[in-house]
Amino acid sequence: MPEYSLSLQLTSLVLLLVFSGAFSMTETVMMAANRYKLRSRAAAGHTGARLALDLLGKTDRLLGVILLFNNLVNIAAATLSSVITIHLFGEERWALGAGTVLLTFFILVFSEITPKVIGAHHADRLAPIVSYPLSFLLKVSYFAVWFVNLFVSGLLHVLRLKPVQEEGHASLSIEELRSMVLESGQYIPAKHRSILVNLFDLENITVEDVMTARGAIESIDLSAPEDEIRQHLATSYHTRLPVFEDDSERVIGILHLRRLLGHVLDSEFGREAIRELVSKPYFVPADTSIYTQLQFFQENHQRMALVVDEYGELLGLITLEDIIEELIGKFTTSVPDSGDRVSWGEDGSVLVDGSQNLRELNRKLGLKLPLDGPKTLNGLILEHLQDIPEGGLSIKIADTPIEVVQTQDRMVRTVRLFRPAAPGAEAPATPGEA
Ligand SMILES: Nc1ncnc2c1ncn2[C@@H]1O[C@H](COP(=O)(O)OP(=O)(O)OP(=O)(O)O)[C@@H](O)[C@H]1O
Ligand SMILES: [Mg+2]
Repeated sequence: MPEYSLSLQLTSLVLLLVFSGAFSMTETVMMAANRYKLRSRAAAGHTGARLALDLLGKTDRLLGVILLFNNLVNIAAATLSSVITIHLFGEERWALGAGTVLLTFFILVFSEITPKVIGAHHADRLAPIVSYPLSFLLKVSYFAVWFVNLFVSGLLHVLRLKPVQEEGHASLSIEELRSMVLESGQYIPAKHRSILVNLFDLENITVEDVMTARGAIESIDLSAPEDEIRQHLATSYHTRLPVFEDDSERVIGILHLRRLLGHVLDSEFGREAIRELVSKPYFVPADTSIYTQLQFFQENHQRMALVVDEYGELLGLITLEDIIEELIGKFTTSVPDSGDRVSWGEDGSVLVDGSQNLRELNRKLGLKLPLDGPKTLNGLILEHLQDIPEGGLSIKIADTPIEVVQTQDRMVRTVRLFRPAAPGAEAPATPGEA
């Protein structure tokens, strides 16, 4: 046999291995490509990405065409390698065996593993590129692929298996979305990431969780002397104040300080003016999710709502700002003494107001006070004791030593919290404990 025919055969074998590698890589690229990235690029007008999405929409055809050609070149390579072996060494058994082992090695290294590793690493970049030749191959081999898939779907049917459905890939649960956001790495800045994650949580947080508790509400009591009311209005920190009548149980309306201004200027100001100025209070049930509340505020053109329990009893108030803070963190415009700077003192204790919100306390002090019951520290202590405590009493809730410092009007006003002992560490001396 002439020399050039051997070199032609060897060159063809190398070419077949290269093609085989290309198909292996393509298979991994298409399977590993991120559909969401492709979708966003396709939406931005990228033709390759759109082709890739089209191909991924028909997984059976896609795999069919890739595997058809991959197997075609692999088998051709095997046949050619036998021809070359016989050419070089005659029909010796050992030579045919050695040729098979050698070819297997080459296919694994150059046509399977290496191309697949490369494909997996650059899947997102390569998918739109390989989609051009793939779409072409799919067109020219349409009938062959269809014919092969006829048998595939027949077999799947016999085995009672369902072919892959595109829909299953397309929809994401909130949990999957959350982990995608958390793992987005450098693609999404950390601040945006935390906003997105918080957004998923809005459904699970109720207005009661984030409201300003009743004990901390700044309000106007119309039964107070007018001087006192005037003084109160002049020093009010807040813009919208609930107005109470007599028994301080019934809110007659919300006073917006800006609306008061006109009256103050024409000095026609007194109880009656306030009564005329208040707007109708807007009530919401305590178990409304803050996501729903956000929509309510929007629909009702409101910024503040009074939170009530199932008996209509006032529990607290919530404003738009309270909800937005859950998304993007605290604003610096909140009341200076609202406990924003709560932190452990040097002696490992801290004085806090009984009206403090448990969620916030847990967050600021790293505590684990239970959140499934009452929302405020006062509520928690009263529930724990089933009684109105005396000042000086000490209890322990969720490993946190708590000392009631001052009670007033059947409420726990001031409380001293002690830092819980770290697990395993020696318990620090706490009041009421030997
Ligand atoms: N009358 C009030 N008494 C107690 N807390 C209030 C009162 N009004 C608002 N808050 C609380 O103050 C925080 C800031 O809310 P927001 O900014 O809506 O009120 P504001 O500062 O009084 O009004 P604005 O910012 O429109 O002037 C929120 O945590 C809210 O619950
Ligand atoms: Mg404000």
